[in-house]
Amino acid sequence: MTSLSPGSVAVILPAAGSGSRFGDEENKLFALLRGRSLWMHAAETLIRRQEVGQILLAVAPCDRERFEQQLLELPHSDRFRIVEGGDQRSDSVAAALAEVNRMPAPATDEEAVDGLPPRIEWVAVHDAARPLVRDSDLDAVFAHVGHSRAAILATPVTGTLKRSCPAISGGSLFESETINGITFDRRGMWVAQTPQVFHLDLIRQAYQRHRGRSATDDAELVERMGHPVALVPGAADNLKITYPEDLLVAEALLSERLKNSSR
Ligand SMILES: Nc1ccn([C@@H]2O[C@H](COP(=O)(O)OP(=O)(O)OP(=O)(O)O)[C@@H](O)[C@H]2O)c(=O)n1
Ligand SMILES: C[C@](O)(CO)[C@H](O)COP(=O)(O)O
Repeated sequence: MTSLSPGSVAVILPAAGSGSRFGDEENKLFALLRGRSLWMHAAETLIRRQEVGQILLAVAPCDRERFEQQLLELPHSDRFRIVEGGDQRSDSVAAALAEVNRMPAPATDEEAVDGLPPRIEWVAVHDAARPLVRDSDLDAVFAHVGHSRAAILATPVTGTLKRSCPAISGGSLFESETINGITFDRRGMWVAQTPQVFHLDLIRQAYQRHRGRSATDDAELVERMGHPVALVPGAADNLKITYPEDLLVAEALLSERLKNSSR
């Protein structure tokens, strides 16, 4: 596995969603997790990585000022850039992608090449709503992408997969149909996480070809080009804060981690 050069990764944090399933008036990314906005946890983990040269936050216009204020509390705040997100997650990612390499990442002496900041070669798209991403998972996905040019974190499906279909019996609204079993072995089923990491040219090409057909993650756009995407097993606790109860789970997980790290 090859390692990525210092400062060669641009992280895109899509943070412009409406959080409708979370149900708060304000952006769910400002919900507090161990006393600070939940988006700041992954942002700090990522900006502290030597591979990461810059972070582009895609935000809604109404949240821009609040993100600008809060990012000043993070290390290397000069390496952050805020762009305006869009209606779909892919629009937010596209807006940030357009700014990669337009933002000269300040380089420390050891990162500068001929006195210039390192050029970005890789893009890691990470949901700002996933606060608990582990350095060990980042090590793994960064190591894989150097070889495959496209790699995502994912976890195996653990339950029985059902599909809802209109009720025949006239009783409930929907009835369930099991989709794993003989025809669909769930051992091959994974749930995609983030970061999803790509060579800059590859993800740019994928987004140039994107004609708006919905895609809930970035890997799907690369797959549509026929380019393989490596699945890298990730920790089950790299959860996305979608519903209010997810925040309670994240709080408990983070408390446990901090307790273990202080032992
Ligand atoms: N137009 C959008 C939609 C989503 N996101 C971001 O993509 C990540 C994953 O999306 P999700 O968890 O679905 O967030 P929301 O779209 O806000 O949630 P919901 O679907 O419940 O409205 C989040 O960090 C969210 O802010 C974004 O940047 N732009
Ligand atoms: C990108 C993603 O995290 C992969 O599982 C997920 O699709 C984003 O959340 P959404 O609810 O689909 O917008």
